[in-house]
Amino acid sequence: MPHPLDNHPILRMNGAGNEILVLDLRGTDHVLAPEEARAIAAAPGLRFDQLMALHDPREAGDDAFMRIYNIDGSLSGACGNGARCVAYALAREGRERLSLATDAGRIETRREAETVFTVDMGRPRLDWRDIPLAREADTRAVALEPAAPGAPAQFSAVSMGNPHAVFFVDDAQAVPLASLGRAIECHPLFPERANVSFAQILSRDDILLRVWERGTGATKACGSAACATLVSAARAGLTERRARLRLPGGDLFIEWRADDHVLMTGPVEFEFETRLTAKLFEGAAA
Ligand SMILES: N[C@H](CCC[C@H](N)C(=O)O)C(=O)O
Repeated sequence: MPHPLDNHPILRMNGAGNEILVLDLRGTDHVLAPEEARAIAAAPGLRFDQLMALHDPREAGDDAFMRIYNIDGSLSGACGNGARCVAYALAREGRERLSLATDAGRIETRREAETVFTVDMGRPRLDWRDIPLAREADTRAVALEPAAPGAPAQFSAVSMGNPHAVFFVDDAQAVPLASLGRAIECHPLFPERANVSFAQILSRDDILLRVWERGTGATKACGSAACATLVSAARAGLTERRARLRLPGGDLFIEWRADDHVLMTGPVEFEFETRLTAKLFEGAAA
């Protein structure tokens, strides 16, 4: 039985080093199953942090509906670096501005330069129910209880359409990211797990950031985490409402505008285009 994605093109890109695949499923009615996303991730050279699947728009005015998959096949409601990669991919169709719908809301992108894009990530969700957290809390300072060995005692919680736990630390590069990140991602406080950020304030407009992503692990950059970190830092009075976020893969510039929208500006890079094969999906349970 031929697979519907046999010989289907797929783009490999990155947003500040965040490894992104863009799979354009517009004009088809195929919805990628989690096991199919995992099968693609296992294919040589196709490992990704997130896979952005584009579908026909559901509402007038939208350019596409977007589904966002982590490498473990789980879905996310937001992916800032991935949205910039989608914007770059669709700019080849002559579109300099995009409206992309996701399950968590709508994001708008615009081109700033050949390989620089800005994404309006929408408003941060700051109520504990919207993160979500398992118990009522002031999201500016949530006690990590039960404590995780070696983890700071409290964090800031923000959703950008996906859950983020932001810890402010003295030395972000000294944090044991894998052990702490894995423990906190699956902490009982997070019914839907969480992306975990360790942020070091360098000045009132400069932050060093390391991220352990839900469903993917340590990545070179995470756009929605950069947004969540800036919002958390500004709420705590540690920074202004705009700052440079320094990540291993590159810098992202985040602004939390007076109208409550969070804007992220950063680079994109096109790596290669290839085609999927039916063989790649053999063994992915139907
Ligand atoms: N790397 C993405 C975030 C992916 C979030 C995903 N790990 C989740 O489950 O929420 C970004 O640039 O925003």
